[in-house]
Amino acid sequence: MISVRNISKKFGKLDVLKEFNLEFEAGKSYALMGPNGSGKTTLIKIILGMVIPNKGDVIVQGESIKNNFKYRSNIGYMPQIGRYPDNMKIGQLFRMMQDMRPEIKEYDVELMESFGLNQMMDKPMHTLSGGTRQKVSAALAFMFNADILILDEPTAGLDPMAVETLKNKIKKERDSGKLILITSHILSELDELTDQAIYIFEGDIFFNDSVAMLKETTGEERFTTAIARLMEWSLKKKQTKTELSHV
Ligand SMILES: Nc1ncnc2c1ncn2[C@@H]1O[C@H](COP(=O)(O)OP(=O)(O)OP(=O)(O)O)[C@@H](O)[C@H]1O
Repeated sequence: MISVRNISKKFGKLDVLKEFNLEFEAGKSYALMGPNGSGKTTLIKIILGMVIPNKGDVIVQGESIKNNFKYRSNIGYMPQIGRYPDNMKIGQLFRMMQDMRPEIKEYDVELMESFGLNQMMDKPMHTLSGGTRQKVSAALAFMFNADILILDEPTAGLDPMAVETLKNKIKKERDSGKLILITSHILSELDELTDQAIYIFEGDIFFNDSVAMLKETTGEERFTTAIARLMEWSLKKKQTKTELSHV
């Protein structure tokens, strides 16, 4: 459904992504993990066409994203920080987004309703709490029934009940055949949601395999401990490289 082919991205001298090759399939959920600044958001933004790579291409549903903007209508995106016009009311924002997609006649309002946003349509965006803004972003990402959902730190700032609601929605959409790509630092949450774990470290893909293989490789039964093991290994590898470079 999405092929990331030989993608490299530099910011100045910093090699953020070095020749990345990844395949994302329908009906599966992928957790994109790695330390702060490891390039998760950059990769997501490249897939969304918001950052242009130095090298490589991304193929979404059979088409290259180069000089192509139509593919975006099949991706629901929840940004890490949603930025919206301050004075716009929630209801106006939803209507504006719907007006921008006139080809879509049926909306998925399940999250909007479960989060109670339909009860606060007259609230201006600048008066909303951080968590409520996150709920608006989540409701918008799912509203257009896109085949692909890209969620950047989706549960950050949400209360436990909202987290459960969002997790159930993610599982439901994945099971109905959608492709889900999530980044999060909250590993316990990813545990239930992830089919495939991708761990990025210092510009490279350090691990990319099924959760079963992750557990087998690390010898750890719990997802969170298995990821902690990967982190340890990646840091050790770096230390060894540094030591060797001084020999
Ligand atoms: N527009 C930009 N200009 C310069 N450097 C950038 C830009 N965007 C990102 N970077 C740098 O690229 C690196 C990767 O950033 P990115 O936001 O992709 O990381 P991340 O893995 O999503 O981090 P986090 O876990 O903190 O969200 C960081 O060092 C960041 O400072």
